Amino acid sequence: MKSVEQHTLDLLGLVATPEATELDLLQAHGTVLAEPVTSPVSLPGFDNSAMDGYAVHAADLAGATAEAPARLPVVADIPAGDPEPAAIRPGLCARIMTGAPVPAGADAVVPVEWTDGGEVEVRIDRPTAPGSFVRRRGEDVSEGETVLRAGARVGAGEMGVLAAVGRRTVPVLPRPRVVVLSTGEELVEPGRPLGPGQIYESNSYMIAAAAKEEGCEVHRHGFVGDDPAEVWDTLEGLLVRADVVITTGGVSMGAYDVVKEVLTRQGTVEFTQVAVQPGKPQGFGTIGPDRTPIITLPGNPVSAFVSFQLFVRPVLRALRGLAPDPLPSVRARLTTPVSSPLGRRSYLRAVVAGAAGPDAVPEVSPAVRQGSHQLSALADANGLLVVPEEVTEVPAGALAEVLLLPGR
Ligand SMILES: Nc1nc2c(c(=O)[nH]1)N[C@H]1C(S)=C(S)[C@@H](COP(=O)(O)OP(=O)(O)OC[C@H]3O[C@@H](n4cnc5c(N)ncnc54)[C@H](O)[C@@H]3O)O[C@H]1N2
Ligand code: MOO
Ligand SMILES: [Mg+2]
Repeated sequence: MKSVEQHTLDLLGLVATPEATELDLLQAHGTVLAEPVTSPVSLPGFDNSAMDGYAVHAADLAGATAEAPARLPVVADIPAGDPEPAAIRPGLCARIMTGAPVPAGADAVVPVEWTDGGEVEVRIDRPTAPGSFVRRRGEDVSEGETVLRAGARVGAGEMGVLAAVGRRTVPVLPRPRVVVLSTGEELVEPGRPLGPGQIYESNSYMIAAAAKEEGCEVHRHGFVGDDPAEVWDTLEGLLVRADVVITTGGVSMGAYDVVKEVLTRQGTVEFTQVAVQPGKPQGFGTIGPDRTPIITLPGNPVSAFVSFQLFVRPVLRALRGLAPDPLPSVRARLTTPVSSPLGRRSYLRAVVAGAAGPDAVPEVSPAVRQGSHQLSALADANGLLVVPEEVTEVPAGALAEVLLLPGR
């Protein structure tokens, strides 16, 4: 059987260098920058007030005290957005609001709390220093400065920076378009009545959600039955929508394992067994005239979920222009013993609970129901407990590696 590492590397071999495109600022959220972004403006763009108060000449306040306050005539009122406030001569001052341009002549701002709030004449009860409460032009970003590097993920903070430097469109690597298709004659759409031998289709919903959580644009096609012609026609019809196709089901040894049957005939998809539990039967390759990458996950729901996290997630990250890193992991202490088949690396759904204190080790509790058909524990799990290939029993109290599931 193939190792988890080798299979991950083989899948990454499917990824071509993503092509950059220019997207509107709002649509760029969650994508990765294709080029560095430089600022065409300085931030702040002009010297402006950090406080609601009075723009003054600092020298006019020398020696001011509560008993002998400085008294200055207020000659102007400067709100934020004032295009060109008149210059302030020595001995005078202007009322000024936060973000308003500091007028020529003035060299400091005094917060209103240090004054009597006068509108015709103001009393100021303490001295100040030049530059006080003035936000200088360019002190955050200077014109021409690089504000975001190529490869940066556009999150909320980056959105703020892009808008603040006036970008309307951004050069990014677009979200990969992922098509999800499940197979199985027994499947029924949730919400419909179930017949004998039938089950609700859950894989396509689960995998579509997981791909969305990885920043992809997902087309969930739903499912098709176990008819080879129907499977092939459906796949062909979906290719125009896909940078990558993910199927679930029909890849094991069964007589009706239709994905394997159909794609083996095409000769461009390889089916293999990976030394992992769950998720042993796997397939990957390309289909169609544009050699669209396809990853065929096993049908057991937990197998599909775990294979997505181990094998598909790095591919989607690479397609987005991110490093194809595996899930982050922690070392945690097992609360109950676990067992695992020899020769396969097990990934057990588990709950990791935070450690108290700086030296405390987190605890990990594996779910009781670990069958690859037993979905229920997916609902609470925030981690996948790893049991190495050569280990069959791990006692309670032992330290183990736990992969942290995204978004939990
Ligand atoms: N003789 C052998 N049988 C099996 C082997 C094996 O090595 N030898 N491997 C087992 C393992 S491990 C797995 S994993 C599964 C993989 O099965 P397939 O990929 O062929 O998937 P199906 O046969 O279509 O379905 C398996 C199972 O999952 C349910 N299923 C499928 N699709 C969905 C869906 N969209 N939503 C919900 N549930 C789904 C399906 O009803 C079956 O119960 O093969 C083992 N067998
Ligand atoms: O490898 Mo299968 O994924 O156990 O159920
Ligand atoms: Mg099967």
